[in-house]
This record gives sequence, C-alpha cells and structure tokens, in this order.
Amino acid sequence: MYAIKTLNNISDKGMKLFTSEYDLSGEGKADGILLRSYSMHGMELDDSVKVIARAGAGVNNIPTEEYAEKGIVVCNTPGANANAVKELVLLGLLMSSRNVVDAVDWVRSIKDNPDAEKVVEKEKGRFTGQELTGKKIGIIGLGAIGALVANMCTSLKMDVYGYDPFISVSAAWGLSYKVKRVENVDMILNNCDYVSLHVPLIEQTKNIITADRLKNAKKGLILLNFARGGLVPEAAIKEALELGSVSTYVTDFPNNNLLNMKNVICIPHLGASTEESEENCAIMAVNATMEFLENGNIVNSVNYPECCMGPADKRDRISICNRNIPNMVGQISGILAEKGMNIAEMKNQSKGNYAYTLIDTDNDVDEDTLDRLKSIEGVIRVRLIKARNKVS
Ligand SMILES: NC(=O)C1=CN([C@@H]2O[C@H](COP(=O)(O)OP(=O)(O)OC[C@H]3O[C@@H](n4cnc5c(N)ncnc54)[C@H](O)[C@@H]3O)[C@@H](O)[C@H]2O)C=CC1
Ligand SMILES: O=C(O)C(=O)COP(=O)(O)O
Repeated sequence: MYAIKTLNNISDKGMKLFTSEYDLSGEGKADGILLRSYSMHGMELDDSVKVIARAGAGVNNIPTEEYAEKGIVVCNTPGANANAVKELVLLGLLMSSRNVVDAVDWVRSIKDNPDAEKVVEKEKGRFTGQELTGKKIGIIGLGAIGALVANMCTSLKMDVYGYDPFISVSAAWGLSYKVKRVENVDMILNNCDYVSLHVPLIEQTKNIITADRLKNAKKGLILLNFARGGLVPEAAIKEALELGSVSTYVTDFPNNNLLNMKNVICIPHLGASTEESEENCAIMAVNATMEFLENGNIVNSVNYPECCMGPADKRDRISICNRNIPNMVGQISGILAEKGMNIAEMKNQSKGNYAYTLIDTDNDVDEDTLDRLKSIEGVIRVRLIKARNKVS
C-alpha cells in the first residue's frame, strides 16, 4: 500500500486512476505528494516521501535541488496546461487592445440610467482600441506555452518575434516558420508593440524585465505576464507606466501593489484553470507518481533523469538515486557480484549533479545487499521494488 497526500485540489479524473493499492486518505506518512501552486519551501517532509508530482508546469514553489539531495524525485506535467494558458494570453491581448476592462466597468456604472442605449453610442469613442493584425509581438521563452502563443499570433496575422536561447528541438520543430528569431531580450522590447513572457522563474530569469530595459522599450508597449510575477519587478512596471514606455501590463500574478496601479490588468492566476487543463495535469501527475512508486520508472522529472525499464513485473528491482560521479555503476555492480547476484537488466541515466540506476535481478535481494549499496559514497537512496509476478 502506498500513501498519497495532496497539497492542492487535484482533479478527480486523475485521482481516480490510483488503484486500490493507494491510500488517498491523507493520513499517515506519505510515499507520494501531489500539488499545484502550494509553496513547499520550508516545509518539513517525512522520510517516507519518495516522489512529488506538480500538476502543472512551474516548479518554483518546490525546492527541487534540496529534494534531489534527499533522493526525492520531483515531476511536473510538461505541456499539459499549455493550451489553457495560450487561450488566456489571447484574452489578455484582446482585453488590453480594446480597453475591454475599463469599458465593461463603465457600462456597468450606467445600468440605472434610463437612456443607457443612447449614452453607450455617445460615449463609446472613449474606448476606441487597436487591432492585433499587423502589430509586432515578441515572445520570450518558446517552450510548450510560448510556441503555442507564437503560432497563434501568426494565425492572427501578427508579426511574430521569438527569443529562446535554450529552445528544445521538439519546440523548434513545432514552431511556425513565420516566427522570426531574435538574439536578445532588448531587441524584443525595443521593437515590439506586445511582449509576452513564457519563461520559468529561475535564478537567471528573476527580474529579467528590468527598469532600464523598459526605459528603452517601444513607446506604448503592452506587456503580458502569464509566466511568473518574479520576472518583472513592480518598481520597473510602476516607472514604465508613468513614463508611458509601457501602456498596459497584463499579469496573471496580482498583489496589493499591482492591484492599486492604473493600467495594470490583473487576473487571479487563471492561466491553467480550465477543466481540460486540470484534468490533463492531474492524469499526467498521477501516472508519473504511480510509475515511480510501482516500477521505479522516472518520467517528466525536473531534478532526476528520465529512466524507464518497463513494469517491475517478473523480477525484483533495485532503484538507486545517486550523485553523478565516477565509478557509481562499478561499485554497485561490484557489490551485486560479490553477493553472487545476476543482473538481468540495468539502466543508468544522469542529469546535472544527479543520476539514477535501475537494476532487475534474477535473485532475491536481502537487507545486507541493500545496506551495502546504501553505504556507497554518493548513493543517496536505495529502494527495493518487489516483483508483482515473480518468476521462480
Ligand atoms: N499562468 C499560469 O497559470 C501558468 C504559468 N506557467 C508558467 O509558464 C512557464 C513556462 O511554461 P511552459 O511553456 O509549459 O514551460 P517550458 O519548459 O515548456 O518552456 C519554457 C521555455 O523557456 C525557455 N527559457 C528558459 N530560460 C530562458 C531564458 N533565460 N531566456 C529565454 N528563454 C528561456 C526554455 O528554453 C523553454 O523553451 C512555467 O515555468 C510557469 O512559470 C505555466 C503554466 C500555467
Ligand atoms: O502550471 C503552472 O506553472 C501554473 O502556474 C498553474 O498553476 P495552478 O496549477 O493553476 O496553481
């Protein structure tokens, strides 16, 4: 039996995939944790936790490096909510271009005016906007979401520019040939009428949109931030709105300061909040959790490498989280050889500072073997997964 804890509401479509082998009561020590935006920084975790699945894309709410050091695999759900965000970006583009927020607020204010129909026709000129067709848009970050946004904007007949020095091969394949490659953030800000941010919040992207950069931005820029608040310092936005270099800031990450600024359109972090996206994310997160707990297979991890060997069905499987340093595989297989054990299949993958090893063995695995594997310097965690239908 595996115990699962959830830190946010996770769609039933995903949760119901957990079989009767899973205790979902949230009681006791968890083997796996599922969450959305709940902040895990500073949270005490039981030693029992082996896998954490973020039903969503951004993992800045999870101390992924600290957890890697503890042998906890953190997964996310790449692309599962990208369409939902793309559609909200479209709304952001339209709302900011057609003054929809102010116009709707104003028209509500005349609801008791008996001449509302006439007043609308007389006053509507105050809300004249601009069209998207033919305007320049820059997309910063061309991953799952940025690529969809870029392609959507080409369909809207916008002139689309993209910046992503780390673009993946699969994202590049999916990108319209009409998207023009730009070499730096400033070129995007200085030339575009609209800029949409789609990078993760990491050390290198924190405060990426500085006050200096915005000073030189094309006058009247509409900046859309459906990625993370921490990419754009509030002071920079305040100054740019006052100077007029930015005309509107659309953000999915409001706070008290932003809510009190004029020409800031605040959305309450709704990017991924559609039924479809919540279901997609939950299904992917639950599948990754079960794969890891039952088979030791790692999929969609952000702190450990992808490593899969199919179901742990016929043979006992040893799962080892270790540091990415020389001679790990040699020492591991040496111990198994000393114990007279035969390795039926083995896989070792690495990512950054960490590596992961899966071993299927024809023999029974005793406690002493596990203890000796644990004692190798650089081994972080060892787990035995008993075969479901063992061959004798
Ligand atoms: N508003 C919302 O509800 C949602 C917000 N998000 C945010 O959007 C972010 C992106 O999501 P996805 O597109 O799914 O992730 P992704 O991982 O598919 O794409 C991120 C892209 O950013 C690029 N990148 C990384 N560092 C960069 C840098 N310094 N400069 C330029 N590009 C850089 C990467 O190469 C990658 O192509 C998430 O990390 C999250 O913070 C994601 C989903 C929902
Ligand atoms: O997936 C992401 O990065 C998001 O920001 C979505 O957050 P949420 O799951 O809606 O709390």
